[in-house]
Amino acid sequence: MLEVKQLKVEIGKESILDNVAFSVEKGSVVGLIGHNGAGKSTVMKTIMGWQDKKEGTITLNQVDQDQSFIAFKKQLAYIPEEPFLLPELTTMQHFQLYGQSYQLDEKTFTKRAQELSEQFEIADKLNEYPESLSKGMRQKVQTICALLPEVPLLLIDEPFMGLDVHAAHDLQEMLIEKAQNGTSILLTSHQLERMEELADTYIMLHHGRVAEHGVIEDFDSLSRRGTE
Ligand SMILES: Nc1ncnc2c1ncn2[C@@H]1O[C@H](COP(=O)(O)OP(=O)(O)OP(=O)(O)O)[C@@H](O)[C@H]1O
Repeated sequence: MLEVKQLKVEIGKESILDNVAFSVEKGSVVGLIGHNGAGKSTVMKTIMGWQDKKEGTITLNQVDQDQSFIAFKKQLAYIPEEPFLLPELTTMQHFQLYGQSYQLDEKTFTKRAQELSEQFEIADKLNEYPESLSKGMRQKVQTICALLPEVPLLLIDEPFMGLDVHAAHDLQEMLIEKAQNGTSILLTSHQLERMEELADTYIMLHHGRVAEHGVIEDFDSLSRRGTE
């Protein structure tokens, strides 16, 4: 599904990612693990096309990021670590923006926007602007935007940060259900217990390189090293 090969990223003269390679199969959840600054968000941003790569290829269902960027991009959605909302748009207007950019038909859009707003308990905030929302609520708006289009691949950076226990639990259940229905998920989290519950396999980055990878069951002894 997602194939990342020989990925190299430099920012200025600094090497940020070097020879990173991995794949994500259909319906699987892959945990991207590593200490602060290991390069996890950079992997996500590079897949999104927000960060240029120096070398390497990224393909999604055989669509190459460099050759057909729009077709590539339509297949994925990203939940960044920090909510990235526009101050001049209300919650509903953010949903509409995403619905339009993924070309959702109106009926599907209305149904999904309503369902997700209720699931995330922000149905009473649809006409609010980001500045009047709490951080957790902004995170929920961002999360809903990414969940609206039902794309084959979700990239999720620290999905549980800022969410209360109840919302984090609901999101975890939702992601498990999505994966069971065939959505592939690449996620980062420093909450290693959640990662162990959610992921099928892990990739551990260390100073911008893949240090280890394997099935999540083999992850135990890595937990300490991963967060050091
Ligand atoms: N815009 C930038 N300019 C310069 N250096 C950057 C930039 N963005 C990231 N870096 C550097 O790239 C490296 C990887 O950062 P990245 O955000 O990918 O790490 P991370 O694994 O997601 O960390 P965290 O767990 O803290 O979120 C770090 O050394 C960081 O300082």
